[in-house]
Amino acid sequence: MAKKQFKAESKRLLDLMINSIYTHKEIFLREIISNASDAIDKLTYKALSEGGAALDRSALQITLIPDEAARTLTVRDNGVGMTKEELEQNLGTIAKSGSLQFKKDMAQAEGIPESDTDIIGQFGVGFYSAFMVADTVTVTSRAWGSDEAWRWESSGADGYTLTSCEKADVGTEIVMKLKPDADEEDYSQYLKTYTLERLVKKYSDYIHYPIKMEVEHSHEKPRPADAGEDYKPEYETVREWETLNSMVPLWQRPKSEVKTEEYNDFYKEKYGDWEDPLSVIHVSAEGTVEYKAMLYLPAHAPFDFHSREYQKGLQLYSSGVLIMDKCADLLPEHFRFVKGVVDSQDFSLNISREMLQHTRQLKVIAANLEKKIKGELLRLQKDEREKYETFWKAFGTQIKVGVVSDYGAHKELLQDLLLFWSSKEGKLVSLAEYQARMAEGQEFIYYACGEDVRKLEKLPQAERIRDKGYEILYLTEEPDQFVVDALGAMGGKSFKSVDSDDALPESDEEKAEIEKKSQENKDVLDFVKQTLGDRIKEARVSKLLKSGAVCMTADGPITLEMEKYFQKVDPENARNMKAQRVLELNPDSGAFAALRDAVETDPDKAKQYAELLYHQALLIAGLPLEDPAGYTELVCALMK
Ligand SMILES: Nc1ncnc2c1ncn2[C@@H]1O[C@H](COP(=O)(O)OP(=O)(O)OP(=O)(O)O)[C@@H](O)[C@H]1O
Repeated sequence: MAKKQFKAESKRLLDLMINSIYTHKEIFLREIISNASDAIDKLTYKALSEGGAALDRSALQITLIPDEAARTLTVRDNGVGMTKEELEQNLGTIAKSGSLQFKKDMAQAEGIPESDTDIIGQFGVGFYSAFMVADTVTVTSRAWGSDEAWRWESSGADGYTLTSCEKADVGTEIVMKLKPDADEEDYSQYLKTYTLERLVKKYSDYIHYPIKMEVEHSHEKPRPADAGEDYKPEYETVREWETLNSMVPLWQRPKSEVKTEEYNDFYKEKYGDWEDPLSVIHVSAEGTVEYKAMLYLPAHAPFDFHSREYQKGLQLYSSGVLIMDKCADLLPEHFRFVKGVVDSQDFSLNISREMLQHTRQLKVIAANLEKKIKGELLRLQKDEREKYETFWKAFGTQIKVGVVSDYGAHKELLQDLLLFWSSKEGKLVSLAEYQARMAEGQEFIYYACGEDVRKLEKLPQAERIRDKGYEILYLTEEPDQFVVDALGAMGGKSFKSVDSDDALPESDEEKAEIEKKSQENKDVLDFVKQTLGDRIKEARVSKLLKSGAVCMTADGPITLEMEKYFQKVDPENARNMKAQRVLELNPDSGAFAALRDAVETDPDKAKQYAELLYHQALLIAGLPLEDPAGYTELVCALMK
């Protein structure tokens, strides 16, 4: 039988396993059992959703069979099984969820040293971990709904064989032929029932199907009726099937009895993450709808989070039976990063997906969970700021998008979770923190939009506001402008861009002063407008600038930041989404004096100056120059 070759990355992982010097090889059992449990979950799920013969739930189980003579450990399940194609696909290639490249990339991104043993240590490595302890692995499987059975066998990285075989029942059997003992490694221990019992208790206790093994027990023989005074009890050894795990899922246990480590191990195992979650929300709700929920806030976005492949949702169980793998209706879009399970006996096992969506219970649970998630996030924000900032870095954009989406329907809920960079504190602050610090007489919540904090700190139009001692929020992400627009106001104070005309209240004298300067410089302003034509709506004397000579602002509903955003996401149609630009000039600046002189004495030069100031304003605003080469020529010409 010709050997088939593994796909390249599978071969690498396999090599890693075979040559592993990793000290926790025992985790292979956890991985194999976890796959078996998933397979039974899938079967119950399929039986529910696809109908067919009724499933005998009481028979669902995982069996361990150690055989010291043959030196094999067998793990058997009566789960969904695999077809020939699935055997090839799933075991010949690394499953998508466990892509080695991804794990490596993330390891590098997170600065985790990328030595092979570390990779094994950090991640759930799945099926191939069997090769840490076994020379040969044989998988015999019959898929649900199929009469055929297939055997997949491999003795290592040189390939695998796939042959047709007989198997009476649906499910999978994995036979691991253990490696010979070596000085540093005792593989025979995995044939001992007490080691296996210990490992199941340690890693797989919560698996909600029985993990059974035949165990030897010593029993006292019945006392014979004629036993005399000097009778000594006699013992016999009997072999009995025993369930090794308590089967109580973690979420069914009281919170006080679950250790953080258990929560974290469950998370990492179940969701294939190498990093502990930031937080666990364990809910046991009683009342109109009774349910248990265990939700996790991940510390980083999964690799496919921003792709179409990512599906939000929580696993939904009814009395320990999985009825839906990713129940999207349990999580609002803005909390789509949350992972976890919900278990409620209020759902019928046979409920269809469509029916489920409309049940009142589901809506009640979803609404409660939304509150719990928000509550936990606020708690982190208040008590564990570092963790919250980690969360914010990973999922802040999601929250911002949540504020803006559905016409701002969720803004009340989400606004407390927002963080923005503070000009005063030099760090991220919440809006509540900003408001608590607002100065006497400060009417607005000030913000400035731009590419990055360093540039915003130098923004000429922010100078006057900073001088007043007012804090400015620096908004550097794409959705930010839309977020403040959607919020409009908070706690009775509206948001105000530092480059708004009315950013600072003016006294009558100040108003009169600006009016006077505008009149005095009317000819210069008209000249600039004429020179720049349609590129600007107006040239005006600035109320915003203090020491700077020029800046660009916008009139009308579209701000410069919005223009930039549209340009980026939809350049085709962005032409219609242009802000009406206003060139603001500071008549007290040296540059303006030079312009004024030139208007009077050398109009050609004045035109060049007007162009120069316009381009500078574009640069400061982070807007693209329409004609960079022309601008460079202009600067060179003026230097002559
Ligand atoms: N006992 C089993 N019954 C049915 N299918 C199985 C069984 N064991 C493994 N598989 C299939 O093989 C695939 C690969 O398993 P593997 O453990 O390598 O990866 P995974 O479980 O998908 O991901 P990870 O372990 O990284 O979370 C599984 O996704 C599953 O489809």
